[in-house]
Amino acid sequence: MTFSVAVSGATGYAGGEVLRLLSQHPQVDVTTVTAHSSAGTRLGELAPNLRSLADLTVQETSPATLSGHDVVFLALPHGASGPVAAELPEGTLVIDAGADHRLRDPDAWARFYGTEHAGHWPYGLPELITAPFRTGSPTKQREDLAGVSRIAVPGCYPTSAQLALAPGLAAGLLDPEDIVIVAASGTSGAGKATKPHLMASEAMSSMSPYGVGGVHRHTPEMEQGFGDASGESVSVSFTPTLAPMPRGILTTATARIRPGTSEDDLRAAWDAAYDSEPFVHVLPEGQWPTTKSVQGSNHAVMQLALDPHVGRVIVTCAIDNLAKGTAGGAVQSMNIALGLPETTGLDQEGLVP
Ligand SMILES: NC(=O)C1=CN([C@@H]2O[C@H](COP(=O)(O)OP(=O)(O)OC[C@H]3O[C@@H](n4cnc5c(N)ncnc54)[C@H](OP(=O)(O)O)[C@@H]3O)[C@@H](O)[C@H]2O)C=CC1
Ligand SMILES: CC(=O)N[C@@H](CCC(=O)OP(=O)(O)O)C(=O)O
Repeated sequence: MTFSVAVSGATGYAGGEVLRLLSQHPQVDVTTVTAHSSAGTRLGELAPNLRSLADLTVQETSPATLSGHDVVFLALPHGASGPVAAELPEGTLVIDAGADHRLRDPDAWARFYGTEHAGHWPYGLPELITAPFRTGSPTKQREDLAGVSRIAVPGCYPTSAQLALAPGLAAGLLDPEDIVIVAASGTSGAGKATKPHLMASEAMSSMSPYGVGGVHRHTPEMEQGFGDASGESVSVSFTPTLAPMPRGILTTATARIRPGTSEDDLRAAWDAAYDSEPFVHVLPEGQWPTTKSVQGSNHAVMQLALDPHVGRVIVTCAIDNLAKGTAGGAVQSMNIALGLPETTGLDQEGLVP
């Protein structure tokens, strides 16, 4: 069976990556691409890498142009997907790469986004542990994705941070009120629109922090996932930084360990969480993640260590912000919702060097 697909925000970085992955998906036919200022242009003129889709003409984004497809991907600026999604048929699988439907708490949405909350959809991070082990039945997020018709794709930083620490939180090995996340992202994370701090002369050969002091909008998203995994109240200190590379995120996540926790306990929890996962990997001991190794692929790689001097676990996790951090996770979640094998169309290896 082949599913007809429309992709909105098709001329942006996130939409473009969705199209790159879907062009290699054996059970998908992309028939419609939409955007805004570039409507009317042949896709091949704007995205010369997408050769198989070059003859599609970009249409204006509206419920009318997106209706009539089995699957619709929304890769629009924050706040733009809520109103469009509300007009799409119930039976269409709608996958939102933006933030509009990620948060359950309307107050957190209002605090960090300052607009009306569009609602909460099943969260598209299949490997995320969603209940503490002490409840006797640890669950993963993929169980909430089978057969659904709406999916909220996680933010790129929350993807790497939540994958990095959820196993230890679910196992009750970490103090959920003492979590520190510092992450470096490639510049594509900010989208394609020209911004002064992203000009080559500013961003290349330099690293810089931003959103410092608990103000970045991904903080409540991480706290939501960590809260589900631990079953306890959570507080996260998150500091993002911009790195001089086009793609990739390297997240360093640390948390205080509970007394009596050994490095073996930690390693056993992470291995149990990810041993059978096709896209999330704890590297062999002594090997540390690099962003290059996952560039263009849907894989997340991580390594952990116990720092006994301060009683903290240190986990580093690398993903491609546009692949596992957005489009790869979106396609993986689509596969689950449609009842396809989860890895369909996602067998790209990392592009090295
Ligand atoms: N970049 C990343 O790493 C990640 C991005 N995301 C999310 O994906 C979404 C898109 O981000 P990204 O691709 O980076 O952004 P870009 O700026 O690269 O692209 C934005 C896209 O949206 C279109 N667009 C802009 N304004 C409107 C509008 N008013 N109505 C309809 N379409 C519009 C643009 O069309 P046109 O060019 O024709 O004007 C373009 O196709 C955002 O919500 C972002 O948060 C999520 C995870 C990671
Ligand atoms: C480098 C950079 O600017 N990154 C973006 C995150 C991109 C992303 O995942 O976020 P959303 O889908 O939530 O927009 C930022 O910090 O705003």
